[in-house]
Amino acid sequence: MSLYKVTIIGSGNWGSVVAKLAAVNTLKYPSLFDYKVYLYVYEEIVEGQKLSEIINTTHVNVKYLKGHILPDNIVAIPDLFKACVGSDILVFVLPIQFIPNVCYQLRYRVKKTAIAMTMIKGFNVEDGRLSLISNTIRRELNVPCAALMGANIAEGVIREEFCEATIGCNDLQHSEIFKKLFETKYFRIRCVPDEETVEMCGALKNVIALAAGLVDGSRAGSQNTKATIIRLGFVEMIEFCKRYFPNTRLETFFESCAIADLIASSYGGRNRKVAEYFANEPEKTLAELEEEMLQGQKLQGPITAANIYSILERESEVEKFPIFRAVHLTMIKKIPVSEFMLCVQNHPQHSIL
Ligand SMILES: NC(=O)c1ccc[n+]([C@@H]2O[C@H](COP(=O)([O-])OP(=O)(O)OC[C@H]3O[C@@H](n4cnc5c(N)ncnc54)[C@H](O)[C@@H]3O)[C@@H](O)[C@H]2O)c1
Ligand SMILES: O=P(O)(O)OC[C@H](O)CO
Repeated sequence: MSLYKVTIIGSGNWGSVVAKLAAVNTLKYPSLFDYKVYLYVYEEIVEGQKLSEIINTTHVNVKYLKGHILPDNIVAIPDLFKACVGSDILVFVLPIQFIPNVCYQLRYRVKKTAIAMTMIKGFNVEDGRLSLISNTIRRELNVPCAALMGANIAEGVIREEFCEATIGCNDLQHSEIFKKLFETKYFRIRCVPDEETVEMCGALKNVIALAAGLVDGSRAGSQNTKATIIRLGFVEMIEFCKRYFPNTRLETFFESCAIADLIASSYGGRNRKVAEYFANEPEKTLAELEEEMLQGQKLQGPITAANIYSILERESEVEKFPIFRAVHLTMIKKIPVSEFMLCVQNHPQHSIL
């Protein structure tokens, strides 16, 4: 049997960590994987040098993951097609903003037998309807696509702190391959046959993390308030999944991709952090704060909040999801941060006896 060739598409904060996980395991399973892990790097000049060359010579992603040495079997490639040609496993770890263009470039150009995975936390709206990133990948590349999501803040995983992740994959054989590719003793994986819910949870929790940041920044309440927002947000995540994916399995919400990621992100993620500052800096736009605070890394929560709002508005369902609604309207400055809490105090949950 020929060895699986692996390409990681995206070399940002998480993409770099994921490349490390894969590079450790391709060495661990030499009869299964080609030991080299190919990393597509969107080329940038950093202090006069090409980022791909810096990664290949120093093994440090100086722009997106400073201070951590990556395994030297990672090969950075700035040409998307060259990075993916002949690959058997394609792992998409780019900010959602760039996925349409990347998929378009790869159209009809990947191995027919390849399998894909998305680690992107977001979804798109196409013709007014919700469209999963995995669907875009399946449609454009004509390959199956699973999802890996979890309470996985990149800084903790690169330091090898213990955590879990969830693979949503309806094909048992593919699940086994993906688990071997990413699992380590500090990064434990559970596989569930509920691809859509796993992917949706990764997207939706970012909106609740923004809400948590708004509570922190506006000092609208204590830990009690924040815990309440997280709980109500969790309920909205479940209701939203049930509405748009009727086959969603309730047990998936107890996996790392849902409850654990919601907690991790509401305390430690970038969406929370930027929303906290946003609440305190009324004269600055979200884009300015994102650039200043993240220096090239991208927020996924505001795009998802806007997408959720447009879907719900089209179906006159906005009022049933007060946190999703209030986050979007606050982040686009349609309502002042001071009104955020008022919007969520009248939650449908409280009209149930
Ligand atoms: N960072 C985390 O802790 C973390 C953890 C789990 C999942 N995720 C998810 O993984 C996905 C990727 O996040 P990340 O943290 O790796 O990225 P990031 O936020 O660090 O974003 C930077 C990435 O965008 C790329 N980029 C910039 N301009 C580009 C362009 N014009 N075309 C193509 N690429 C371009 C950069 O090369 C880099 O790979 C997101 O959906 C995120 O939610 C992130
Ligand atoms: O830093 P955030 O808010 O993009 O969240 C990062 C990850 O999704 C946490 O699992």
